Parts: sequence; structure tokens; C-alpha cells
Amino acid sequence: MTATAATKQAATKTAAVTNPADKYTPFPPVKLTDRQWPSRVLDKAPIWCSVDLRDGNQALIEPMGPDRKRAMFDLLLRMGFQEIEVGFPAASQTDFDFCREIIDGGKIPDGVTIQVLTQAREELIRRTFEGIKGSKRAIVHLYNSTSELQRRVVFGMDRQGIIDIAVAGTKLIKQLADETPDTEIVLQYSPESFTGTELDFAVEICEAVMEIWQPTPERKIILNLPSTVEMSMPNVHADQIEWFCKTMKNRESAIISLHPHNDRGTGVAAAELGLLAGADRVEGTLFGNGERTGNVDVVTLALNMFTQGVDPGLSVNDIAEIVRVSEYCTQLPVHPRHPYAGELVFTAFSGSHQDAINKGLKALSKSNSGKWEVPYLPIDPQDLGRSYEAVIRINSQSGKGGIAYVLEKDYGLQIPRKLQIEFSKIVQRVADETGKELSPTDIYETFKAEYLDAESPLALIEHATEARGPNSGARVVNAVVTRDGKTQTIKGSGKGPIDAFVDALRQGCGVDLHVLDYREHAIGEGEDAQACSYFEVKTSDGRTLFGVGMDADIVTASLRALVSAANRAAR
Ligand SMILES: CC(=O)SCCNC(=O)CCNC(=O)[C@H](O)C(C)(C)COP(=O)(O)OP(=O)(O)OC[C@H]1O[C@@H](n2cnc3c(N)ncnc32)[C@H](O)[C@@H]1OP(=O)(O)O
Ligand SMILES: CC(C)C(=O)C(=O)O
Ligand SMILES: [Mg+2]
Repeated sequence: MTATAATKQAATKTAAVTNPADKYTPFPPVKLTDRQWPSRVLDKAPIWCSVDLRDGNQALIEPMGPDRKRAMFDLLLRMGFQEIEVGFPAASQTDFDFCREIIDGGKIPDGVTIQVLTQAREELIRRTFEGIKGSKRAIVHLYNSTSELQRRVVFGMDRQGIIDIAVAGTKLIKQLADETPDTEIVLQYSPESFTGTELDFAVEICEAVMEIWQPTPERKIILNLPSTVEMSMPNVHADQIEWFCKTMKNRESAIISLHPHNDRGTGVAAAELGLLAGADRVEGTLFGNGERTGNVDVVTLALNMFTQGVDPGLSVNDIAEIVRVSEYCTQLPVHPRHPYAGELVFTAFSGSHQDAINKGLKALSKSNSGKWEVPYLPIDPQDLGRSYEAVIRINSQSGKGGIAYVLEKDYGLQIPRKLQIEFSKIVQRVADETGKELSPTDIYETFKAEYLDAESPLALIEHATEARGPNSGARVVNAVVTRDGKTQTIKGSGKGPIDAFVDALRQGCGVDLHVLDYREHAIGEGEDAQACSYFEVKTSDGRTLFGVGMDADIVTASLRALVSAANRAAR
């Protein structure tokens, strides 16, 4: 077969293949004509429940052992979680033992309720109650799967069969709760795979459970509506929640809880819209660890609220500590670009971002509004216990603003705008050559080598200035310099020491500089203070360039800056 024939055959085959996307069914919209959630605003935090120790844990390559469980539990307490799903005690000895450890060891603070998960199977429910014996209050979380797909392929049951599982489980929990009067038992029921469940059936099974449990507004049931698998856009999820809340009976006796997973990458959005749609509670994990693409990230959710001016009711102000403990417990890294928490999220490498951040931070330091307004930084890093240190980092994408920011922040150098432009080209060249990030030290060393250490061909050894004569404002400068290694004395006069030194350079060294601009500032305070001088000069061949000098003495700093300019001109 010729190459052309083979290509044609391949093309014909390709054309015959059906579109791979055809095997997926679009998620049907919810019939909800008067939806309210799009006009609502999130103005208060939900009830939070951490499921790190259960859902997060069951998804780990290496589930947490006792030490890691304890470290996670302690962190969750420090963060202010009042409901914590501590495990699936009937499923694993570690989980069971952990329940016993925190109950028997008195490690559950007042106001904190532990939650435990169980399937609707008698032996598992009984074992669960052994796990929580002795606790003051516990949420027993019963689940069974309700979606059309799971009913068909996993359980081989019709709707009634699935309701029977939930009802039987609830009856046993009610009986065991009655037999355990010292522990206040709260029932949480999850129609697992809610997102794939027909809404009328989800309401029907939850109402069947409520019928047994008999919740009241004072003794509410928690109905947890999990996006076991996230299957639709967040607006559809919100419609499902609003539909459910509007349709169910006895709404005031239930806490509606969300349990988003993140299969489509929109777990946070789904949770936020679900809250607008009427939910009261959110279950999630730190940084979204959990099955597959994870559970909803409660840290992001909380900080999203915080940046809208809403108190999230969770302490997320030491983000580095939360990351550290979470990474230790899960043995999984938090991505450097993870919202709010990633190592790089407060770092700008690109020039225009750096420029805007630099200007924004300066404007903020002069503002009395009390409002955070810095371009590209939606949150103040200090609110998360992070500093401004890493906000601007330099590589080949960086511009003058970022470089100036680093030199000023770390070395106190306030380099004039035109010098920023000149020096940024030098930094750019270095960054391009290495292809690497340049640390603040690298930048300062580059600056030093280019300007401050520019001592060849000329170097200033010493100088003295005096008035040109009695009643004269003019000055005479006598300076000792080395020129190509040879020492010589030069002399000049002018309106002041700078003018006089320019004259000396012209007469003694044949260096003709015309000063265009001059700035100086102090670095540091007291005895250690240094003067830093910046000269913009025009050379005899028409170039414009800078020289920089530093010294404890202000005049010496200026003369050094002129020498620096002369040497750079000679290169
Ligand atoms: C979406 C979620 O995250 S759900 C929570 C999932 N978490 C976990 O599974 C972690 C811990 N689980 C385990 O360690 C084990 O699954 C155990 C100990 C709970 C049970 O183990 P086993 O009994 O060996 O098996 P397995 O989990 O495979 O049980 C499946 C059986 O339970 C049934 N089942 C599954 N879920 C439920 C439920 N919620 N209620 C009642 N029965 C259930 C299934 O239909 C299946 O029945 P079959 O054996 O008649 O086919
Ligand atoms: C047990 C349930 C609530 C769960 O984790 C899920 O459906 O994702
Ligand atoms: Mg889950």
C-alpha cells in the first residue's frame, strides 16, 4: 500500500469513530421556575464540619495512624471546628481506638461534638455505638446510597428496598440512642450519591427517616445532601438544594448540610451556591483532601467569606501551621498555587504585577481608609500569618518595579525611577542568561558589582574640599585617585564640592561628565547610617547613565557616585 493510500484508509477509519463525548449524558436541569438563590448574598458562616479524619482519611495512600489522627484533631480544635467527623469506628480498629482515646482521655472540649459514620448495617451500627459510648454528645452519621445508578448496579434494589435500608438503620439508631441516655445522640442521614438521585426520591427517603426519628425544631436532624460525585455545574447543584429545601416537609426540624466533592473542580463554587440555596452546614476538609479530586476545601471556603467581610468562624490566620500539620497528617503536599495557602500565591514574578503591587502597598501605607486595596492581592498576606517578604520575586519576567521593591525592602535602597529602568535591563540580562529566579542577595550583588564596586579604571582614595577664597561660596576639591592602577592627585573648583569634583575629573582625568540629576538618602540610623547618592550624568559622547555611591560621609558618597558613573561610562 502506498503512503497516500494508508493515510486515506486511516482518515476513513477516524471518520467512522463516533465522538467519544457521545457516551456521556448531559446532566438534566432542575425544574425550578422561581429560584431565589441567584439574588441572595452570603452574609454569615455556615455550621462547619470537618471530615478530614474520615472522608479525607479514607482517601489517603496511607491512612492516618494514632499520632497523625491526634495531630489533625488538635489542629481542627485550634481552628475552631465544633463538629468533627472523627472516623468510621466500625470499619477500622484505628478509628475505633481513636474514638475511645479522645472520649476516655477527656480530649473533647465542651462545645465540640464528634461525628461518626456508619453504613445501615446492624453489626456496624452496634459497633459504632460502642465506639462513642461515654461521650456527652455525638452525631451518628448514617448513610446509604440512593442514586438511580447505584440502586440498579450496586444494590439491585428498587426505591422501596433502598428506603427500607435507611429506615431499618434509623430504627436501630433510635433504639440504641434510647438505651444510651447519657449521650445526646444527633442523627445525621445522608442519601449518599444525592447528586445522582431523583429529587423526589431524595425527599421521600429523607422524610421516611424523619418519620422514624421524629426531629423537632429543638432537636433537629441533620440531612446531609452529598455531592458524592460532583456531576453538574454549581448552579444546577444550587437548584437541587433549593428544590429540596422548598419541597421537604418539616424543614424547620432539619439542618441541611452540604458535602461537596470536587470532581469537576467546582466544589467550592457548589458549596457557596448551595449555601445561597438554603443549606445551613458544610462538610469538607482542609485543602480539599478527599476521595478522587477531593472534598470541598473548607479553608478556601472560609477565606472566601473572610475576603467578603464575613467572619468565617474558623481560625485560618496561621495558614503555614495549617499547611504544615495537614501535610504531616495526609502525607500529601499542598500545591504551591493552592488558593490562599500555596507557597506561591502571594508572589508576583511578572513585571506589571510587581509594579502594581509595589504602588498599591505604597498607597496603602499612606491611606487611612482601613480597607485593603492592593492590585493582584485579594487578601492581606498578614491576615494569614504570612509576611510581605515573598510577595515579589525576581526572574526574567520581572520588571523595574519588582526589582526596586526588593532593593528597597531588603537593602533600604530607594533607587530613582530612571535608574530602575537602567538597572532592570541588567537584571533582565542576568536572569535570561541563568533562566533561574534571582534571590534578593543575587539582585543586590548585581547592583553592587555594577554600581558600587565600579572602581576601575578610576578609584577615589581620598579628598579634601575647601572654600576657594574668603567670602567665596565656591569650593576647591583636591582628590587622590588611582587611574588604571596609578595614583594621581586631581584638583578642581566649582560652585560646590560636586561641581568642583566634576571639574577635577575633567581637568585631571579627561573625563567629561555633565550632571543631569542628583538624589541622595540615608540608609539606617544613628552611627551606622550611610548616605547613598545617585547621579544621572550625560557623557561627552551623549550617553545618559547612572553612578551610585555609598559612604558614611555624604560628600564622599557623592564623589564615589561620580567615580562610579565615570567608570561605567568608560566600559
Ligand atoms: C461515599 C463514601 O465515602 S461512603 C464511606 C465509604 N467509606 C468506607 O468504605 C471506608 C470504610 N469501609 C470499610 O472498611 C468496609 O467497607 C466496611 C468494614 C464498612 C464493610 O466492609 P465489607 O462488609 O467487607 O464490605 P463492603 O464495604 O464491600 O460491603 C459492601 C456491602 O455492603 C452493602 N452496603 C454498602 N453500603 C451500605 C450502606 N450504606 N448501608 C447498608 N449496606 C451497605 C453493599 O450493598 C454490599 O452488600 P453485598 O455484600 O451484599 O453485596
Ligand atoms: C458518606 C457520604 C456522606 C460521603 O462521604 C459522600 O457521599 O461523599
Ligand atoms: Mg464524601
